Amino acid sequence: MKIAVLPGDGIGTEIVAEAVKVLQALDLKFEMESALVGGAAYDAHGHPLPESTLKLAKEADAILFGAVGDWKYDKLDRPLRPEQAILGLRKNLGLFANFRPAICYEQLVGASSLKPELIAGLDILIIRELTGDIYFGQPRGRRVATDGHFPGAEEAFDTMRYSRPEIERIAHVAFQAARKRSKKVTSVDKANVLETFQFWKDVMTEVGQQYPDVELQHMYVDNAAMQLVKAPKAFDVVVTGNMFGDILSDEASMLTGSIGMLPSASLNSSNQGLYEPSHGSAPDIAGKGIANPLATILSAAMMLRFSLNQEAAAQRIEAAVQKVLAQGLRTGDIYSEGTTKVGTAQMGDAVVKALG
Ligand SMILES: NC(=O)c1ccc[n+]([C@@H]2O[C@H](COP(=O)([O-])OP(=O)(O)OC[C@H]3O[C@@H](n4cnc5c(N)ncnc54)[C@H](O)[C@@H]3O)[C@@H](O)[C@H]2O)c1
Ligand SMILES: CC(C)[C@H](C(=O)O)[C@@H](O)C(=O)O
Ligand SMILES: [Mg+2]
Repeated sequence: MKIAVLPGDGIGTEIVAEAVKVLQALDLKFEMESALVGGAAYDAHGHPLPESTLKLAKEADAILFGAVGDWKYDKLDRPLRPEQAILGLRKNLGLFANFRPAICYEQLVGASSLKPELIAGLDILIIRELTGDIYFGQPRGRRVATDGHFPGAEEAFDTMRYSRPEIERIAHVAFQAARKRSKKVTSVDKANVLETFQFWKDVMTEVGQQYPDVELQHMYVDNAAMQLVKAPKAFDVVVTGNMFGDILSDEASMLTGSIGMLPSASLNSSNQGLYEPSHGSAPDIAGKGIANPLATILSAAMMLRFSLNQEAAAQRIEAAVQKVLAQGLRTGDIYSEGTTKVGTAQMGDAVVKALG
């Protein structure tokens, strides 16, 4: 078993170091190999996703990814920007199914900006389609408008699109996930305005007929954004497109206390997976040793479960995370009065110790 370790930029290197520490402490037999990705790879090799990094990722059984990006690269041509590395990995490996579980651990009920009763016991699963939508649709670009409100003016455009097979396969992922949970799927769309999402809704409904035991609810994305903070526990599995899933998962992260708590798994059809926290490289706190490594450590647990067939080890990590939270240890993002503030490495060390 081989794990490709791609720390990336900013806090990516700090949080991945802690997840690696935890994986090594498990004493399982897998090989880990690291490579540069994102801005770090651009600086060293002139490209955010060098051939050698892509090759390592393709050959690995699983990929542990940190985060990419920094404001200093924002002026580069788009194909050279760090974010293209993660988009390129998702596309090249066909990682279409993105699982972003938002679980509010008992000990963190007070860390959320929402009232405790709204989020206590929260456990929802956002399933985000990850290789289609406006993120990858062509054509896109800039040009001089020949029509619209301002003919002759400069304009920019992107293309939102989904094909039937793309919607069908993510629908099956969602219904099958719901079967193992409370048998309820909320499909989030914008069918009242966008043809792409009317099609999404139609195909979801069709696939749903193959799962009569699962309740399917449709919701417009604007309403979903509101309901997520009004009554988050009314959701169980949420399935949506690439862009809406990006936005709603960041929103859902605050239900758990912090974006530093939200792990993710991105799987392809052969269960090869990329595992990364849902957050970014956090340039505002990078290099300070204060980032929360738990989303990355929990992503490593998802990796053991989904790609490496090590359920017991995954549960050991999850139990260790709960234990350190119960001990009152908190990084700054989840700190509240009466708890103990720790840095990134101290949190990683505590999880290792709690593995027992
Ligand atoms: N998958 C990825 O690699 C990924 C994901 C999102 C954003 N990005 C990139 O990251 C850069 C920064 O983007 P952004 O600021 O919009 O989003 P971000 O997620 O990096 O940060 C948003 C806020 O959350 C905080 N935060 C994030 N992770 C944290 C953690 N583990 N512990 C404590 N606090 C944490 C940050 O300090 C910041 O205040 C951009 O270049 C963006 O493109 C990359
Ligand atoms: C960095 C960016 C390309 C990425 C996305 O938009 O998918 C990030 O926000 C995420 O959520 O993983
Ligand atoms: Mg995002």
